[in-house]
Parts: sequence; C-alpha cells; structure tokens
Amino acid sequence: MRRTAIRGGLVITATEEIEADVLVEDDAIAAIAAPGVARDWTADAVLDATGHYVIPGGVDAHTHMEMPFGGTYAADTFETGTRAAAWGGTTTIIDFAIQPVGRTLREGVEAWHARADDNCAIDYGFHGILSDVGDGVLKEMDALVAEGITSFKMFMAYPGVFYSDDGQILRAMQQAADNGALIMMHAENGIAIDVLVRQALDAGHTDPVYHGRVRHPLLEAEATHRAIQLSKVAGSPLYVVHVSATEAVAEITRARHEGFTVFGETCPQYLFLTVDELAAPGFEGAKYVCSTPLRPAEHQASLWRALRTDDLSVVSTDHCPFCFADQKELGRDDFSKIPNGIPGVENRLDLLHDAVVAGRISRRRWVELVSTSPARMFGLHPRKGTIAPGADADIVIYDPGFEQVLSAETHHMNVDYNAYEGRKITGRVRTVLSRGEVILHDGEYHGRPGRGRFLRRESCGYLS
Ligand SMILES: NC(=O)NCCC(=O)O
Ligand SMILES: [Zn+2]
Ligand SMILES: [Zn+2]
Repeated sequence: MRRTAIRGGLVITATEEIEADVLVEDDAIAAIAAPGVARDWTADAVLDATGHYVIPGGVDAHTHMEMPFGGTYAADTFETGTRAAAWGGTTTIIDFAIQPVGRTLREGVEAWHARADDNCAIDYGFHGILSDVGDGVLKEMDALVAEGITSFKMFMAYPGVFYSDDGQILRAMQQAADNGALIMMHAENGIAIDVLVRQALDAGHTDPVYHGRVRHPLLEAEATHRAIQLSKVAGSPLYVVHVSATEAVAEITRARHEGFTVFGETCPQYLFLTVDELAAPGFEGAKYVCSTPLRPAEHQASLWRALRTDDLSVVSTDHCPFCFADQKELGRDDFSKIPNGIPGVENRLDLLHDAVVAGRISRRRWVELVSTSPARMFGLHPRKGTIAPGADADIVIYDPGFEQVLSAETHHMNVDYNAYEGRKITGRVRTVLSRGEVILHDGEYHGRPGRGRFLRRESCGYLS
C-alpha cells in the first residue's frame, strides 16, 4: 500500500475549513486529522501544503471534447482536453455523448467510449444528448441509466440539428421521472431565433455581434419557462444548462421557490465576459460566439446573486473550443455559421477563486460550485466532490496568493486563443492528485492518457 500525507494546509470543503493533514492510502482518502494528531502517520511521500488550500478536485459537468458542430470538431480531444483540465485543477469531467440523428443513443455512447476510453488523464463520465426522441430512444434511456449514464441533454435550440419539439421533451421527461434520470436543457427558443437570424442576414448583418442580438434574453427566458412547465407536467427534475440571462434566472428562482426540483448552471464566460466581446473590431468577436450568448454586463449581477442564493447551483465550463484561425473562420461572412463554443476547462477554478478574492463568493461556496454540487447533482458524491475518508483521493493543493496572467501562450488547451487573454488572476493550482496519483506538481505534469476511468454514475444524487 502506498501512503501519501498532505501536511500543513487549510482543508476546505463545501461545509468546513479546518487546518488539518490528509492521509491518502493508494487511491482513496484514509484519514483527516489535526496536525498534532497526524504527527505519527508514516508515509511514503509527504506533500507540504503550508500556506495553501487543500480542496477536492474540480468536477466539470459540462464539456464537449471532439464535439462535431457546424461542419468541424471541437479542437480538444479527450487526451488534450483532460490534460488541460488537470492543469486547471479539474479531476473529473462529464462530457456529452451525442445520439446521431436517425440513429440509436447506443451508437452515440459507443462512439464516445471509442474517443475517450484510452485517452483521458482524469476520470470521466458521460451524459447522453437526445437528438431524435422516439419509442426506441426512450427505452434506451432506461438501459443507459442502469449503466451509469444518468442524465440526458435536450435542445430547444438548433432546429434541424439537435432540436427537440415540446412533445419529444415531454416524453423524455416522463421517462426520466420513471427511471431516475436528470434532464438537462439547452433553453433557447430555436424556432424564433432562426427567424431573427434569417432577417438579420437578409438585412446584410453578417458580423459576430449579431449572434448576440438575435439570441434575445427573452427567448432564453421563454424556453426556460416552457421547460419548467413541461417538467412540472412530467413530474421530473430539470437542470437548465448555461444560464446567462437575468430573465431566465428569474424563471428558475420562481420554480424553486414554488418547491419544484429545478436547478440552474452557469459558466465563467457569462460571469466574466460580456456582449462587448462579441462586438470586438473585425472578426475578433467570433472567438466569443457561444450559445446561450454573452449578455450585456447588467446580467452578471443576477448571475452572481443567484450563485449566492443557490438559485444557480453549479459553475461548469461548457468547454467547446474552436480555433480562431481555421474553425471560427467558417462563419466569416455569416455569423450563423461560426461554430458555437468557448474554451475554458483549464481556467474555471482560477476564475472562480479570483471571485473569492474579490469578495463575490466565499471559499466554501467556491468549492461547492466547482466540485461538490456538480458531484452531488450528477450522482458522483461522496466518491467525488469532497475531502472525506473513503472518498477518491482527487485533491488539489491550491496556492491562494500566486499571481498569474491567463494567456494562450501558457495554457494547455488545444486552441489558439484564450477567452480571458491578459486577465490577472490571484491563485493557482500547485498540485493535483487524481485517485491518489500526483499528476501535476510545481508546474510539472505527470499524468498520462488512459489513466482516467469511466465513471458509472448513480441516479437521483440530486435528491439526497
Ligand atoms: N454552448 C455552445 O456554444 N456550444 C456547445 C454546445 C452547447 O452546449 O449548446
Ligand atoms: Zn447547450
Ligand atoms: Zn454545452
């Protein structure tokens, strides 16, 4: 048995902050004890965490490695994307296995296993994407839940691609109410948006900024409202992904106050970037094309407030990188052809820690938003998302005082720009353990493709 002691740090979980030492035996946490008590531990390796935080590894519940979109593929493979995640302190990702239109869900899951299984440096799970709901797919959902794929994303946007109509959504929600799955919703009224896209292009408006203008906040709010009503009718829980608009937050808040099991997720891009980025000179704005879109700055106050009140419960990245040079370029003459997505899997913990430094959220809330809540919500807690005896030893030693500047020059994501280029951040990941193995320490990466394991997730973690 291999024993590693992490000594002298401040252990922070969603519920506690204690000065304690942590003992890791093989791949799991064996004990946490006050430094005096822990003095007698024998260990093969000691990691000095003096002056540092000791937190559970990040759980990013929303990534798109190698996702096909708009005639190209997201630029990070599972190999490059999970390596970048590890550099940023994330030790678990949950990616989306897409059902090809007209094919089975199973085919999508097998394709994602083929991409991920020998390539991930950290542990990983899958959600399913339902792009063609019918009788067969509903049955397949049951089988996948039994195999640990316990959540399914649906799209009210992108007609002709991933779009589901209200009847398909209701049927999938009814199935989820029966089988314990969680429906995740991309809530934008895609039919109305497509009308506005056509009108903008007909008027000669082809620049990236029009991506933001046609995806009106009220069309996010309307779809969010509709998804909530459908979930109430079906009696299923609902998780709304990448919430960006004040009006959509209000819909989630109201449903929660009425006692419905509705959750919301937002992403760093909506907290730290605005629609002004989309309006950058020339074609630069294409770097910031994602859906839901970046919003005017006033929406950020609602998002931060909802993160504090738990009306938004999770911060994921929606990491979906497309290179500026040759992929975003596909939409140079037509904003609707710009592949949608922003890179960020490496930057989430640091950006949110910077919000701790700025006094926006507490340290414990930071840990909860980036690790504990997503682990709970998606059936991984307490194996992931906490520091407790018996949990997987996915641990980050975090230097809260280190000053860094985010840049494509230094990041590890396989994409030629960083959405936060030049931003000064206080805090940096110093050491990362994944199931007890040190995969990053003092700027040296020791991970390897294929060491990450597929996670069969429990259902209904969000109800406990
Ligand atoms: N969000 C985005 O722009 N791209 C990824 C696909 C999605 O999550 O809708
Ligand atoms: Zn989406
Ligand atoms: Zn996404």
